[in-house]
Amino acid sequence: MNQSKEQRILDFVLQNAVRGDPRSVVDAIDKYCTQKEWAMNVGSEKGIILDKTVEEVNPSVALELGTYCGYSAVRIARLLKPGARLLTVEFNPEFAAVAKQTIEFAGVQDKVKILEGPSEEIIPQLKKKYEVDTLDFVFLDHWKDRYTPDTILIQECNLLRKGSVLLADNVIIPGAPEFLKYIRNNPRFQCTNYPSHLEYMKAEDAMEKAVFLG
Ligand SMILES: O=C(NC/C=C/[C@H]1O[C@@H](Sc2ccncc2)[C@H](O)[C@@H]1O)c1cc([N+](=O)[O-])cc(O)c1O
Ligand SMILES: [Mg+2]
Repeated sequence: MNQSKEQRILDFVLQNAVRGDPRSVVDAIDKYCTQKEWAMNVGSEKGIILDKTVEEVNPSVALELGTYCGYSAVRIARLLKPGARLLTVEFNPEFAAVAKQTIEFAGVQDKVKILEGPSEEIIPQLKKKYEVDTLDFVFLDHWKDRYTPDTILIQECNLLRKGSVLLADNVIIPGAPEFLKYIRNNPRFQCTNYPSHLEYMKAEDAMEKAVFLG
């Protein structure tokens, strides 16, 4: 049975990155996806915006929607303070299996928990099953038509506190127009747009940051 692209990315990491070195894992994935096969990782340019936002928030509890190969999970986890944790939601078992190995190779597995299943099922379980009080940081990078319903669901589950930060990838390509309309017209969020480029390409993309005002 021939390998998937995600398996080829993982193999490249295992052969080219340094075990226990998250930066080398991130760089290996970026190198592979630049030189060999494009893949939908947030990438190095938007990754810097992600890094800066995570450092600014310095979250104790972070949530990621859309793990994929684990690239952004490694980027986020490497910046977390001792005792802080990242919960990342992935519903495709094959992607989750690749991400698990990527995260373990990077040595950040103690900070990351992969929650397998669709976000709409997982989010309502966060408080009771995963012992979350509130989320300090949420990275949205899953199906773009899920950004709005999941943002609403997160609020309905009382998972945000004054100052919680949402960061959404791809608000230009593939685009999340409905989400932008929702979040920018919602008086409970203070929004900032960060223009950038689509990972590994010249096309323009952007990230949107939304701070919950309580
Ligand atoms: O489509 C994109 N991302 C969708 C990501 C989806 C990821 O999240 C789950 S879906 C899920 C996970 C959890 N709960 C429910 C659904 C999928 O299994 C995948 O791992 C995308 C596309 C482009 N592009 O240029 O085409 C660029 C990007 O940066 C992108 O993020
Ligand atoms: Mg993306």
